[in-house]
Amino acid sequence: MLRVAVPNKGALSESAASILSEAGYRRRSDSKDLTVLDNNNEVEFFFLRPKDIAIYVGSGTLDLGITGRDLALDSGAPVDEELSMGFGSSTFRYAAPSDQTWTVDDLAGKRIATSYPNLVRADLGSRGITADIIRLDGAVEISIQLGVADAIADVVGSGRTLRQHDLAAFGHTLCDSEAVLISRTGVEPAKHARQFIKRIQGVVFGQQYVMIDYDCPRTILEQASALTPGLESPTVAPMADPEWVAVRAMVPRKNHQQLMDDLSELGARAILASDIRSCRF
Ligand SMILES: Nc1ncnc2c1ncn2[C@@H]1O[C@H](COP(=O)(O)OP(=O)(O)OP(=O)(O)O)[C@@H](O)[C@H]1O
Ligand SMILES: O=P(O)(O)OC[C@H]1O[C@H](OP(=O)(O)OP(=O)(O)O)[C@H](O)[C@@H]1O
Ligand SMILES: [Mg+2]
Repeated sequence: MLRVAVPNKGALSESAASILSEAGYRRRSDSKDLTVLDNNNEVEFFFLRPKDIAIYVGSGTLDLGITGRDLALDSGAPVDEELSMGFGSSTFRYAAPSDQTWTVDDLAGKRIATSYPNLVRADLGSRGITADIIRLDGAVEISIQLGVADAIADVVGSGRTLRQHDLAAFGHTLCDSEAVLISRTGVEPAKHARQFIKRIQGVVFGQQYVMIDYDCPRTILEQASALTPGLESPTVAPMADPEWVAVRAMVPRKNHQQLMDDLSELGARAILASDIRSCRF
């Protein structure tokens, strides 16, 4: 039985659950369930706090886990990334009241509130900066106005929370994060774990592409193929009308509407985009 950790709540849990479900694994029936046994696929899922997941995987208690790169880094647990999962992207930044200009050197001797103390300590240490780290569990953006900190180091998604509290990020990015599938460092995933990783990869990769189908006059096939090169090369099939061919290719989801406009402009017709639910390469 493969043992896999999944975020039980928070920013990563819903997307993680829907990818697992799309990959054919059993969903939990209640959001309070802490385990789900998927006998058909011989996988047991453990629904844990995302912050704790790298600790379980790094200790070898669980085989694989889904967590945030920033959380895995802060845990210090010995884990490797098997796969970037394409959601939960954020940056980890220093921030302080926006009415002053801050540099990272200004943090020396200041109080910095964060839920990621190890990440911050390591970063300051590497720059030779000594500061007082105040460890908070969440809602870190409010700590300055409540008087317990001078600056913060926190996750920035849209940036809305910083703006709402009149804060501005400054300095370098400590971590470019997203949801990742992790395994224990130095342990080559066994056959069953590799199959699991491939299934998840199939869904994640599929979500980043769409399938484009279109009818193409032979006269513009070369230009149209250049726009839709596919992974290897586009599939070109004959049509009843010898002047036309049918073309099919995977294209990146990003900007695919612009690509469809360009194909249409070129003279392609009946241009269709469809979702790819899963794939293998
Ligand atoms: N607003 C956001 N946008 C994108 N990713 C985010 C956002 N907030 C958190 N994350 C990512 O989600 C992970 C943390 O998840 P979450 O916030 O659910 O955990 P937590 O803060 O420990 O729990 P909780 O918020 O329930 O106390 C991190 O990897 C973080 O980068
Ligand atoms: O840039 P934004 O899109 O505004 O998102 C960033 C906020 O989202 C997360 O908080 P979360 O909702 O997880 O609450 P928490 O602070 O209690 O962890 C994070 O810790 C920031 O506070
Ligand atoms: Mg949070």
